[in-house]
Amino acid sequence: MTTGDISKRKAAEAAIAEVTSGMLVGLGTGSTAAFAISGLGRRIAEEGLTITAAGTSLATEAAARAAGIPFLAFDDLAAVDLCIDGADEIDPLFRAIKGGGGAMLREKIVASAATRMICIVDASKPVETLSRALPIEVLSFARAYVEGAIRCLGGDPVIRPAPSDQGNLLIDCAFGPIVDPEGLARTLDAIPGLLGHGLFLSEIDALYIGDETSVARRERHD
Ligand SMILES: O=C[C@H](O)[C@H](O)[C@H](O)COP(=O)(O)O
Repeated sequence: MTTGDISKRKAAEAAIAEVTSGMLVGLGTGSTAAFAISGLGRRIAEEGLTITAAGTSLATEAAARAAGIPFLAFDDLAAVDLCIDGADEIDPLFRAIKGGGGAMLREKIVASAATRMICIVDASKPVETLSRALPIEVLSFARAYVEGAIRCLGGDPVIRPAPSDQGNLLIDCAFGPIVDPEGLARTLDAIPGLLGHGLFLSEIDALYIGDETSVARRERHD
C-alpha cells in the first residue's frame, strides 16, 4: 500500500467511527471513499452494525454490495443521516472541488440530502485556494453552448473521453486559482444545459485529514 493509500485509509477509518446502527449512510466515490466502504463492510461483519447505504456512483454501488452493505435504490433517496466522501481539493473554509472521478452530480445530491457530511482526505488535498480544473456535467445537446459559456468566464474546457454514469458529458474546466468560488458557482448554476459542477461550498461539516501515522479532525466552526 502506498503512503497516500495509508493516509486515505486512516482518514476513512476515523470517519466511519461516526457511523452507528440505524443510519442511512451516503457513500462517496473514489479511492478514499473506497476505504470507508470496505471499513463499513468489516464493521457489519464483525460488529453486527446495521445500516443502509445510498451511493454516489455505479462503482460505489458495486463496491458496497460486494462489501455486504444493504443499498437503497438511487431514486428512493430522500434524506441521508451521514455522508462520507472524498475531495480533490479543500480550502480552509471547507470549500471543495470534487468530481475527479466524475461523480459530482450524484455526490451533490447525496451531500445535500445529508444531515451531516464528513470529507475524508489525505494530506495532499488541503489547499489555500481552489485551483484544479473544475469538473462539470453537461447535457450533450448543450455541449457547444456550455463550452462557449465556460470560455467567456475565462475557463479552458476539456471534454473527458468517457461519459458520466448518467450518460452525460464530463468536462474539466481550468480557471486557474478560483478566488470567488461562490460567485463562480452561482454563474455556473445559471447556465442552461450545465447539469452540475464540482464546487461544494456549504455541504461539508467536518474534515478528516489522514497522514501515515495520524488523523487530524476539524469541524466547520472550529
Ligand atoms: O468524482 C469523484 C469524487 O468527487 C471523489 O470524491 C474525488 O475525486 C476524490 O477522489 P479520491 O479519493 O480518489 O482522491
